[in-house]
Amino acid sequence: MSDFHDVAKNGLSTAELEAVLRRVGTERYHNRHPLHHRMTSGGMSKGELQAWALNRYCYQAVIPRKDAIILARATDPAFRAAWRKRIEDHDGEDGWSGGIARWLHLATSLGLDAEAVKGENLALPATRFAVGAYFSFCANATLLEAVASSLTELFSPVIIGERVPAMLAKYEYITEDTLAYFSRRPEQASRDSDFALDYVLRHADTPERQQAAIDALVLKCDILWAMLDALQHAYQAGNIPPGAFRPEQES
Ligand SMILES: O=C(O)c1cc(C(=O)O)c2c(n1)C(=O)C(=O)c1cc(C(=O)O)[nH]c1-2
Repeated sequence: MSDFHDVAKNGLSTAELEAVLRRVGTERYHNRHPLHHRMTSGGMSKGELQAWALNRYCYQAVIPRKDAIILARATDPAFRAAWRKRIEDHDGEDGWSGGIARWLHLATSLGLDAEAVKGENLALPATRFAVGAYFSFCANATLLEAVASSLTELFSPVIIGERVPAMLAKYEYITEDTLAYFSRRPEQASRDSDFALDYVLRHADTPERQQAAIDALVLKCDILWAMLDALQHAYQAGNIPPGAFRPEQES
């Protein structure tokens, strides 16, 4: 395991910076989390999968909001024209024909009530804190850091490629329709992460900015990791916080 602290102190070439950013994903992305492995090995109960979908809705819901903050902070019209596609992907034409609606479909296909999911108040406290941290980071860090924090999307096609076939194979109540959300994501994520990576490599032009970009990506991996830690603690180890979603029955 690498220590990413101070890795850019002597300055990195563009190729070296890209290699470090990709190494962050190899070592710290949430496809290394034990919950992901349990999910793909078929070991999660339906209640746990419901909890995952319900909590992850909070993340989905904040994404177009953090992208709108990034949009507002960008002074370059060409940057804004590219970045606004992310909001369109999630909100669709009318708010409910994009990725958020498709995530809601995933959650309701698992048996959850749409209003309960949309309300977000049954999510774990740690989920809400993690999602809030992502939003605040994008609002308060530099634009370069906010863009760099989106670079986990470089790795999301990998986790989606692991998750979708395994879920279809291991859980008899999960169908392609349940997981329709994921069918568009790899293509969208590649388009978005190519753009974001190019931006980061061009704008991280001092050792300090390079380190800031690397730290932002590490922080984002930590946010995704913390969300899975919280789910595991609550629903595998049985420490559901008061007020949080409780599965009706284990199967
Ligand atoms: O399925 C996943 O594990 C996963 C991970 C991530 C990510 O790495 O942040 C995103 C998504 N999905 C996703 O669907 C998505 O729209 C998305 C947007 C962003 C972002 O930070 O802007 N990450 C992700």
